[in-house]
Amino acid sequence: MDHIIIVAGGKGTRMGGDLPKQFLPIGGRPVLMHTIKKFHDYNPKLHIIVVLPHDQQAFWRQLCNEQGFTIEHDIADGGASRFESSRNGLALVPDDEEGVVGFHDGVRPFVSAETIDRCFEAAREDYAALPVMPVTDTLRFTGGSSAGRNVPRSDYRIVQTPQVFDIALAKQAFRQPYRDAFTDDASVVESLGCQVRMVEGNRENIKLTTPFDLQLADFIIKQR
Ligand SMILES: Nc1ccn([C@@H]2O[C@H](COP(=O)(O)OP(=O)(O)OP(=O)(O)O)[C@@H](O)[C@H]2O)c(=O)n1
Ligand SMILES: C[C@](O)(CO)[C@H](O)COP(=O)(O)O
Repeated sequence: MDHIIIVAGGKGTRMGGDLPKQFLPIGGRPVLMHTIKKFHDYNPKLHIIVVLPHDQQAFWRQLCNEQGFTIEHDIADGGASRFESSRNGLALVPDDEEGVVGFHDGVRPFVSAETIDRCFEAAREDYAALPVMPVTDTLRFTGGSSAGRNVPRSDYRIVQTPQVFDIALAKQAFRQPYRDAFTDDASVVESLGCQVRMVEGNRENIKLTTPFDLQLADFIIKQR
């Protein structure tokens, strides 16, 4: 069986506001519902695990009732770091199961079916995969200096989610203790010495991080 862990356990500090960003409405529905639907539409048999802070779970269930949102999913508790949230979600995947497990930011509602498919298929072939996009601006390394210098942008990629792994590999990786360098799930797997295959992401697959991203999200929704 395949699984997707949708992490929405963060604080949303950069977004600000009283309502956690995963619940903010775009096109009349909370962000998180759009994200869950993307994976369900891709594969209705996918086991969906949503990670939310414990004290937001009752509110989420209430939102689902109010909106008539019936896509089945399990819920795990959010943790103090993204690593911990991912690990809590992974605990709901049986240890001895074969298949792949993906990790996706709850606040990336515009992931395309093609990106999801590329990631899941590449992970099935090569154990680990993540979606990337080329850098479109000139890139400057500052390293603390006020002048800095340009670096070749073709050497870099922007990393998105879902990041998908063989289940046994993900289980082994998340048994490691937390390190600050674990900014995404691929970095956890790579620290075992494994390579993660890069596949093409999609431009609209933005992470809703700041209020400006929310304006972009409204724009994207209205184009559909
Ligand atoms: N302890 C955490 C931290 C982050 N996330 C999730 O990881 C994704 C990407 O993180 P980000 O957008 O940075 O969210 P926040 O950490 O909530 O934002 P901020 O850094 O502005 O507080 C989000 O879906 C977020 O909910 C999580 O599940 N648990
Ligand atoms: C996982 C991620 O979205 C890949 O780009 C990113 O690393 C999350 O970073 P954040 O600082 O937690 O937003």
